[in-house]
Parts: sequence; structure tokens; C-alpha cells
Amino acid sequence: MNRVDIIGAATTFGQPRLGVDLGPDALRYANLINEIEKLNIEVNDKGNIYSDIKVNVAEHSQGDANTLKNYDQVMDFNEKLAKSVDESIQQGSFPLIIGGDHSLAIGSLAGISSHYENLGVIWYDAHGDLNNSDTSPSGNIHGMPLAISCGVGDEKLVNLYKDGPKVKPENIVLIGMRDLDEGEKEYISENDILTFTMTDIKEKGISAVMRESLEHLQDKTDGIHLSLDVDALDPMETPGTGTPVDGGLSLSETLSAMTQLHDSNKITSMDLVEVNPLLDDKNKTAQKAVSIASAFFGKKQK
Ligand SMILES: NC(=[NH2+])NCCC[C@H](N)C(=O)O
Ligand SMILES: [Mn+2]
Ligand SMILES: [Mn+2]
Repeated sequence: MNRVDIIGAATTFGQPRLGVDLGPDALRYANLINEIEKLNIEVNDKGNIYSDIKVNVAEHSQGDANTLKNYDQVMDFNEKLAKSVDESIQQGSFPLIIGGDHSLAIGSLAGISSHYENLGVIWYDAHGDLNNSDTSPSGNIHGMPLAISCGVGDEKLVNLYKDGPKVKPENIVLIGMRDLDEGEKEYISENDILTFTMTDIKEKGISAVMRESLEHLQDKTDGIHLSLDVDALDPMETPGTGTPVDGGLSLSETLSAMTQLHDSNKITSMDLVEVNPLLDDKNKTAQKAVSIASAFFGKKQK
């Protein structure tokens, strides 16, 4: 790719920990734009998207596990995000969506999907984000975007921006899984979604996992979206995130995974999500996220 559009997805509405909406700026302060430009790529920073409905600190993320928390804000935000992502692809740019909580993938996939007949998705995360309001333990919409994009869940979210499902389960690969809820496990086995848990990664090694993932997707898809949640990494590497889970990927495994994706030339869009500077230690999570993006865009590991 020679031009990257950076789209700041400043949403905190998919989960309860305030501060993840500051993630896009934490990444910019960690030198994201310069690091990509150094790789001879033109970078166009489109600024941040916010919901028109403002954060009310006292009322943020109220309700029980059966409700879709901050529903109106998530709808409103993702409509705007989908439009921006769609425009970037129309203009021939590679969209890099920086979050923000993972509910933003509802909008990014909605904006991307009209450009591909058979979109592939690599979901690099500790979580499957395959819940719906019946299976969710929390009511947090950041645990649901992949299910919604497959057509499962609230009708208005499923049909956001463009009617119908945006991805097929057979075109998804899950990498880094170690905290799946019961309903998610059922959905994965019923739909035969290719899944690499941390145990699988430890057994096979990350490079075989990435090779198998690309092999699974590359012939049957005409574009592949990478959705990378920084909680895929171990919390010792990326502590600044809202739902950390022990036993995750190392930075070096992730950098080599990104180099493999870069070298494949198959990835057509990317989300980089769940950096929360208020939970971080001296912006170290954003700095690692910037290293991850640099490797993805072609920086060689010395
Ligand atoms: N994008 C994330 N960090 N998702 C975490 C989801 C956690 C849990 N499975 C839930 O649905 O509430
Ligand atoms: Mn996660
Ligand atoms: Mn996630």
C-alpha cells in the first residue's frame, strides 16, 4: 500500500472503563504517524470521530448484563465510522482505524464490507467478541462486534450502514484466544470457525499459526481485515487495556506475526484497538501498539 488513512475511533461506549476514547491520541503521541511515514508510506490523519451523544461520566455504562449498554451512542458512533472507512477505501487508501474500544469494529467492518464479495477477517485478541445480549456476561458491546458483523444480535446493529451480515463465519480466523464465554464457544463450534487458542500457539509456534491462517483465507477471500486488540498480548507487555487476560502473546511473537502479514500482501484494512492510556504505565501500551503497526507496515526487525 502507498497511502494510509488514519481514522481515530474515539469511542468508550462499548465497555465501562473510561479513557479508552483517549487511545487514538495516545498512539499519535507515541509517534504512530512518523513511524509509518519512515517506511515511505504517505499518511493522511483524518482526525477523530466521536459520538454526538457526549460521555456522561455518572451515567456511562449503566444497566445489567441483559441490556446493550450505551446502545444509542454505539449506533451513532458506528454509523459515522462506517462512512469514513467506506470513503477512505473509495479514495484508494488503506484504512487504519485506531481505537477506542472494540465495538468500533461494527463500523469498520460495515464500511469495508461493501468493497468485497468475500471479506476475510483475522481477529487477533484474547477474546472472541462473539457474544450477543443473551450470551454476554456483561452487556458490554465490545464483546459483541464479531457476532454482530456475522448477522447475530440486535437487528439495528446487524443492519448498520448496510443491510445484512458483513462477514461469513467461514472467512474468520481467531488468534490468541484464552477467555471465551460459553455461548461464544458454542457459536465457534457450530460454525466451525478456525480458532487458535494460546495453547495452540504455544504448541505450533506463531509462524505456523499465521501461515495456516493465511492459507485458510487467501484463496476464498478478496480482501482480509485485521482486527488487532492489544489485549491479545500478555498484560506484562500491554497493561493499558480494559480487559487484560494473563497468559498472552509476547511482543516479539506479535511483531513476527505482523511481518508475516506484511509479507503476504493480503491485508486490506486494519483496526488497532483497546489502548487505554488511563490504565497504562507511561504510555508503554501505545508505544508497543506503534511498534506493532510499524512491523505490519513493513519495518524490519533487526
Ligand atoms: N474487546 C474486548 N476487550 N472484549 C472483551 C469482552 C469480555 C467478555 N467476553 C464480554 O463479553 O464482556
Ligand atoms: Mn480483547
Ligand atoms: Mn476485542
